[in-house]
Amino acid sequence: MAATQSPLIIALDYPDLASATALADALDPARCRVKIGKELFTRVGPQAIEAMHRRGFEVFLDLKFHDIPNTVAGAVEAAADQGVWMVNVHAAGGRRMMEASAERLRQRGLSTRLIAVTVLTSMADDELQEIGVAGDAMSQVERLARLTQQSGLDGVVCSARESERLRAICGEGFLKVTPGIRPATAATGDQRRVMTPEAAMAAGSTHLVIGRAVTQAAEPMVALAEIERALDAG
Ligand SMILES: O=c1ccn([C@@H]2O[C@H](COP(=O)(O)O)[C@@H](O)[C@H]2O)c(=O)[nH]1
Repeated sequence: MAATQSPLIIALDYPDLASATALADALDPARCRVKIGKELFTRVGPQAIEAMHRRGFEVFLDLKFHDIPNTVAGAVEAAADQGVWMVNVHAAGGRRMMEASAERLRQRGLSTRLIAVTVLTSMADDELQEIGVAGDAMSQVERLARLTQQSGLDGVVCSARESERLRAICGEGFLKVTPGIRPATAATGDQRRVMTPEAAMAAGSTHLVIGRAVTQAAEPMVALAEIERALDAG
């Protein structure tokens, strides 16, 4: 598997392997990574990972584990044993859960990147209040990013709106993987904290997760080429 320098991660949010491989066959593993999330993995299982590895892609397994420390550490280890490039947990699972997961990878000498979801990009301040979070999204992301870094993980999932702040407090090397990426003309859909690809990179995102703006486009490869052009110009 060739490591790519591209920040792009294409979210393969499909209900079957045929649809996912059809898009993957049009993509170039030298120009992006792919993300396998809950829908595809629940329907297809590890075969989806194997199919992407056979095509030369590095895979982000986005299952957002959130459970007791022993259970999550085991799940993270299982993901890493399948050779994925990146896997994630929910930072809200807490310090001991994150430390146990990071420690498990270290003990086994596994190089899979481990990151934690701070606040879902579909949520804004009003929804956070509803679930009992007193502050705004920015302060909650900041709190969980600090905890994630102290727990020994490689980075976080956040929105690009928080990337600049996290670059300042957690440093350049701490990964800022940002979904909620929308070219100016794309529909926002269920996402609330969005940013354009070029603005996200300028703000300090290290990786951009792009799903429907490409996968649901009339011509996915044209949509992707436009995003790449915007990034090159930026
Ligand atoms: O906070 C988060 C964490 C994960 N995601 C995932 O990223 C993609 C985004 O897809 P779009 O179609 O570009 O909106 C999707 O797989 C989510 O599960 C997220 O959006 N926000």
